[in-house]
Amino acid sequence: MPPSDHDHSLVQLLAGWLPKQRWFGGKDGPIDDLTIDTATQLRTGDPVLHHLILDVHQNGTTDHYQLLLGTRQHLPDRLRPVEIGKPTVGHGIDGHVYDAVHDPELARTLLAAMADEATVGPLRFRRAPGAELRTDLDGIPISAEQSNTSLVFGDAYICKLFRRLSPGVNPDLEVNLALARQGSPHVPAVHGWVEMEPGTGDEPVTLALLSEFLRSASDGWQLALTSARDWLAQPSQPGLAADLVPGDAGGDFAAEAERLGAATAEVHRALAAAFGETRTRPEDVRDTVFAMNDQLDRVNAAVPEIRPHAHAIRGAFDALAARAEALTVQRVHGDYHLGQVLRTDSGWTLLDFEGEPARTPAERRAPAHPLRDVAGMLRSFEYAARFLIARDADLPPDTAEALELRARAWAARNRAAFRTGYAAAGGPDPDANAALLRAFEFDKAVYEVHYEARNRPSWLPIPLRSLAHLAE
Ligand SMILES: Nc1ncnc2c1ncn2[C@@H]1O[C@H](COP(=O)(O)OP(=O)(O)O)[C@@H](O)[C@H]1O
Ligand SMILES: O=P(O)(O)O[C@H]1O[C@H](CO)[C@@H](O[C@H]2O[C@H](CO)[C@@H](O)[C@H](O)[C@H]2O)[C@H](O)[C@H]1O
Repeated sequence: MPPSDHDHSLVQLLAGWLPKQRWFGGKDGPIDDLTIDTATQLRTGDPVLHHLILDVHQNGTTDHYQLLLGTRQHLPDRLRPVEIGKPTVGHGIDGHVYDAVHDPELARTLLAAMADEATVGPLRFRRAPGAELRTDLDGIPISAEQSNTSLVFGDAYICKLFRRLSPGVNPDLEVNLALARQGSPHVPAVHGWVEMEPGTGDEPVTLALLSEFLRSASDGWQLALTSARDWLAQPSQPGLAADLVPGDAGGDFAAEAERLGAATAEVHRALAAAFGETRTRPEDVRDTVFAMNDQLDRVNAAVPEIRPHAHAIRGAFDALAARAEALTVQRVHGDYHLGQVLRTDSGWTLLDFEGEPARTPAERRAPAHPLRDVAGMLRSFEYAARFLIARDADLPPDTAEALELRARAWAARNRAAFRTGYAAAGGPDPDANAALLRAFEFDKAVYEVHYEARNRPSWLPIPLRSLAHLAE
């Protein structure tokens, strides 16, 4: 429904704007219809801050998205790049409408409302027990590759606005609070949250989470990329059996990878203590494998590039099915990768316990084997190793082949270090559960192929290349 020259209703403008947003999850197909579910004014005057929940109808399903819109009668130049339009029919919202997360003056409203524990219309702003909130800080959106939108306030807080809303308490809030209660040192402190008043008998829907901002932390993905870049740039050493001697390359990441493995096992233990663990029946493995094959079928139909690898992938799933055994399952991270971990002065911190954005809320909460997370992180080492080379289609074949060998060596070294750290800290030994781990890795790679084809097509060669390697 793109807006025409004559029709500038707010709904039409939003329908044109939404699919261009990084966090919009419905890029697979057109928007069939869009309606405003709730509209709440969080700040009056000029500028005005509006909170909207949109019902987006696509392909027979309805998703709910949260927006913060600003309106001003005169738009300053600095906000022009984030203008959505000037609706002629605005459903009570008029003036220049823009994406309010880019307006620090409006973002402050959120902090003030959490400090006051305000209730505005159906929105409840909550302060974590014992938290003292500063309200004098401007909020600036971060420019991360994200499924949501996060605003950093000064260097004190980070507020994540969940974009596609799921019923009930968001697992990120739920798990962060639970791990804090366990005394885990591997999660940032929760300072507050925003929720939507529930209907009778329902749980409140979490809209935003305010956490401690870890100002001196480095992103695991960036750290790993720096190391991989150094490794790939090393001059080759003719005459040596191995192209590179481990540790000779600058910026070796293996010690960090090992510490990350240990932190992961510690968080898994804390999750098991907080949410419990259960033993599955041996035949339940078949359901897991069924779900893996089902995802593969769907991705196979949607992304033809995966088809050459389908046979090897099914082989790994069959090998798991053949070993029907009871598994101990528990709450896990669910979408674990290097972009979800931060290295602080005191160690690794884990973020974003929401699970994979495309899964249903029930799937995200479902207990799983902890090696699922291990597989996720192992895949991430594959990504970091190939990020600098896989997207460059112009590399001469010789160079591409030589770099692929280097990438493999970097990934192998860091994957091994991570597994060692994980097992040494008491996690189920990845090497003793090779069939399970391999099936989980393939399953994650299938998910990634679909994720990249939908969201970042230029990244698609990364999971495809590593699939080719995994399948060998
Ligand atoms: N507490 C924090 N301190 C510092 N940076 C953070 C914090 N939480 C998140 N970030 C940064 O924001 C990015 C996105 O956060 P994340 O929770 O993964 O959002 P999303 O669910 O949208 O992917 C992270 O990769 C990290 O760089
Ligand atoms: O962090 P999110 O919860 O939004 O997770 C989604 O996006 C991730 C990318 O931002 C995606 O992760 C994939 O790309 C990473 C590099 O950007 C890589 O390290 C991961 O291994 C790879 O899976 C994630 O799969 C997706 O759910």
